[in-house]
Amino acid sequence: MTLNGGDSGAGGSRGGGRERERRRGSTPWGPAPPLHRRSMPVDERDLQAALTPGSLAAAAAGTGTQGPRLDWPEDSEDSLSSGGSDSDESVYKVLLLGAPGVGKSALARIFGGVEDGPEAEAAGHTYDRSIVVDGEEASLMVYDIWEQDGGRWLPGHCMAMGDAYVIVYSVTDKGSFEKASELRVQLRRARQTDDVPIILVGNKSDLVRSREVSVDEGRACAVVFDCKFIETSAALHHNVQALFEGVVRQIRLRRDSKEANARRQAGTRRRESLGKKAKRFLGRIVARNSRKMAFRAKSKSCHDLSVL
Ligand SMILES: Nc1nc2c(ncn2[C@@H]2O[C@H](COP(=O)(O)OP(=O)(O)OP(=O)(O)O)[C@@H](O)[C@H]2O)c(=O)[nH]1
Repeated sequence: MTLNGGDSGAGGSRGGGRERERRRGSTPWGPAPPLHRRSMPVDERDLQAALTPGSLAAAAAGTGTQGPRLDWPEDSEDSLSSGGSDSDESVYKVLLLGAPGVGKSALARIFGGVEDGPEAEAAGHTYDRSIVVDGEEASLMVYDIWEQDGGRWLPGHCMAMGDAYVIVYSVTDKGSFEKASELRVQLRRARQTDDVPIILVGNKSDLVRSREVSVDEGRACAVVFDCKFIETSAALHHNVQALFEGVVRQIRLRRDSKEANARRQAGTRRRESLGKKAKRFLGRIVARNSRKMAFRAKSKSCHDLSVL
């Protein structure tokens, strides 16, 4: 498949020449802007390894696997580049989900710094890259494998392996928006006990005239389904960087709050008096009563990817 998928290009080579669904609201992808090459496609064997039952269990346990280490040029200043320290050794697996034609591959390729053309064809469906967010380096493995290669990657695997999920719809395609809600429900079922970050992405925001889903609808959906929300335009490279930085922040926020909770619980258990227990009990009741307020606060913050 090529990013220049107009009507004729939409039936590109990816997926062994399978019939491509008709693209809605797509415009030909313009000449790729100059990109610093920071990523390389991940070898098929790495992908297979990531999908083995052992690694799935590890993913479910939130441990992540170590991806190949890449060498980055040192001249870059943008956060979608590296050259930072080796401090963070974990690789976060990020899965792109969504209906066909919404721009998953386009977003993944921008992340991977893979330009259109033969390089894109060779890139496969997985991109490994280190990015610096808030002064700290993070390695992401972005998987664009949802319903690819004739369903070779089982939905169950995809739902189990991610450290974070990006559910993409096209703002020009109401059907893809409905599909995004379905996927959110499926994901909730598959990962009931895990607090994995999920970001709802309304892509193709550049196609103003053919918009079928408003920003407010997207935001409301994110509030109802308890996830973050952002609109992007892969065509204009708008908000793509903010999206992937947001993914990293959401993963870190959960990690930090989990660690803080564990510390707090360990301390509390050691020296909790009866009075404190009663206080905690009352606190829970108050929390229940203020659910409405929390909902309101959420609707204000769902587009802020730097807070929980
Ligand atoms: N105007 C516009 N077109 C876009 C944008 N993102 C993707 N496209 C176009 O939409 C079409 C589909 O994009 P893909 O990235 O292949 O979508 P996909 O979700 O990976 O599709 P599948 O591989 O079928 O699942 C291509 O023609 C892209 O050039 C965008 O932000 N704006």
